[in-house]
Amino acid sequence: MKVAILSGSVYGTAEEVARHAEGVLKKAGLDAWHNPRASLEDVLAFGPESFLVVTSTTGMGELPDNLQPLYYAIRDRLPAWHGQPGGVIALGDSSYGDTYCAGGEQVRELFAELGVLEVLPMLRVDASESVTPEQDAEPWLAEFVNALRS
Ligand SMILES: Cc1cc2nc3c(=O)[nH]c(=O)nc-3n(C[C@H](O)[C@H](O)[C@H](O)COP(=O)(O)O)c2cc1C
Repeated sequence: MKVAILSGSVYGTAEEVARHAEGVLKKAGLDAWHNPRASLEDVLAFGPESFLVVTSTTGMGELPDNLQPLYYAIRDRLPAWHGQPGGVIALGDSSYGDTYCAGGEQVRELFAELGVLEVLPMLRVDASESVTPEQDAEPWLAEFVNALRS
């Protein structure tokens, strides 16, 4: 199964988690592909059968600048990904209150518009609690792998 991993990051933490996830998925035998600077054309050329989006939140609940162009390109073009499985890992900080992991929520809304099916509830990684986000994502990633295989 081809899994496109898309990431949005300001300081690099979400990108590290995405890179780690690529390794975990590949080890599990999935054809995972992560390009932190992917354009929509790059993603379409890969021919994804499923999606993992790893994104932090910045500003007052916004997506990082390096994910926004791809996000809006997908929203404008609405590629035919209906029915394909997906999952979201959201990095945030619960001290931001109402906008906690709002970037991840925006990705969930996009999945809903596209008809991409969330196979697991979104994972929230709280910077107030987690000092090892890559490792903390591993149990969720193991479930994600199982969900993609079933
Ligand atoms: C200027 C700034 C604004 C932020 N705004 C939010 C926010 O609105 N909601 C949230 O959950 N986290 C917010 N965060 C926390 C980051 O999302 C969190 O620290 C994350 O782990 C950073 O990941 P990154 O290194 O991939 O950017 C903010 C952090 C900074 C520095």
